[in-house]
Amino acid sequence: MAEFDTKVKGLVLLAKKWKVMTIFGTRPEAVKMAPLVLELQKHPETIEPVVTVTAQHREMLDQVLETFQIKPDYDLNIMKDRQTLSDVTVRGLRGLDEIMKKAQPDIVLVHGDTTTTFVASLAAFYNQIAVGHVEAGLRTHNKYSPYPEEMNRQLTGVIADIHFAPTEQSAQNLLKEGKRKERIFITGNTAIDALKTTIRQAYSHPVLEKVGSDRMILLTAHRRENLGQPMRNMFRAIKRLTEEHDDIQVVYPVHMNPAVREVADEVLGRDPRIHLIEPLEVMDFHNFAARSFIILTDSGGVQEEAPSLGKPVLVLRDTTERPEGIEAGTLKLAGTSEADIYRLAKELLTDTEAYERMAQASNPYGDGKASHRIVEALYGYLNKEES
Ligand SMILES: CC(=O)N[C@H]1[C@@H](OP(=O)(O)OP(=O)(O)OC[C@H]2O[C@@H](n3ccc(=O)[nH]c3=O)[C@H](O)[C@@H]2O)O[C@H](CO)[C@@H](O)[C@@H]1O
Repeated sequence: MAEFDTKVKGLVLLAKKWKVMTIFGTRPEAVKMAPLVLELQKHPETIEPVVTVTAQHREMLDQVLETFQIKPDYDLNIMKDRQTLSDVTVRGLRGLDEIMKKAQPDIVLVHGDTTTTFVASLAAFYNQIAVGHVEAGLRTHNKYSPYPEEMNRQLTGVIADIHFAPTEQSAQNLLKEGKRKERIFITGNTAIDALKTTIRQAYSHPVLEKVGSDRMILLTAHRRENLGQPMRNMFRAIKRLTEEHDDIQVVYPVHMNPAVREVADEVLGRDPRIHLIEPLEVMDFHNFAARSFIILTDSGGVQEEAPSLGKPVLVLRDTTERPEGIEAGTLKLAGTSEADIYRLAKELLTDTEAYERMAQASNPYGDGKASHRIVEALYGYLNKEES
């Protein structure tokens, strides 16, 4: 009798098609979820992928959707000018709750640490839907840095049923918090999956033509906790370096946040060797990064991408949740003081050995097959839950 039951259940399992809803809202989540959405679409007989975007960022999200040709099934379009975190939380939670009631997915997949990540997990919990967390287990253990991301990732970790950790260290962080070992999978970072599809051998862009044979410093800076004086310090250091070296040019795709734009214009505007440009489409950004000399950034994703391109990165923050890159020697924490950023960048511009050490360090963020591993682990989890 028992055997018969199992067989019947087995038949049901074969026929089951899992509704898997990915939810994201910002550019960095989209870049790293796009390869996973494309991977989920490869299994139409067993997976029904549903894509929901909150559009916490509008233009920058749409750029990524277009690059990867992803059409969302649901679009909350919650972005408003000068939105607060509470605005995003309230609008996101209400909208996602309605979508989940209507679509009734078997599992929701969220990414990283944005406010969308947290509210999507909470909405799923309220609807008793399982949550899978992609890029799980990153921690600074400082709840205000990065703000609000560290809190978002910790809260999401509490709600999630299955954790896709990009590295061994992130998996260890989850174990230390008491998450069950059999629910943690080390997959590598999907950022590398995305890079594999965007880098072109032959590539040109009008801004790169202006840079010509000069060495390019690629800059990105936008973190909330860096707004104001820290950002002014970073920009002053960069301005000083450009004044002292006539063979470098700076390319800065300026984030859409008006508070970032004001300081960038004030300190870096009006210098012909500093190019303040609109945010680049992800394909362009990756190809700029591949052609840069060094990268200065407070971004999380860029810290993961640069090592596989062999580019030294100075991290414009006091902490990072990506210690693997520091240990591998490809990233250095430069902080946000003008003197430190100037000193470390100057070293890379003038000391070939120091430069080569960083450029040749190994990439700890994976082999570009993270999405495939996530889908495999997902099948294992869903089938086990069903049986
Ligand atoms: C410090 C931190 O906590 N950062 C988090 C933040 O994103 P993060 O700090 O990575 O956010 P960014 O806005 O810097 O986005 C980075 C991504 O945008 C791309 N890019 C950058 C500039 C540009 O002009 N065009 C462009 O396409 C980069 O290639 C990269 O893939 O949310 C992500 C998603 O939850 C998390 O993975 C990160 O951990």
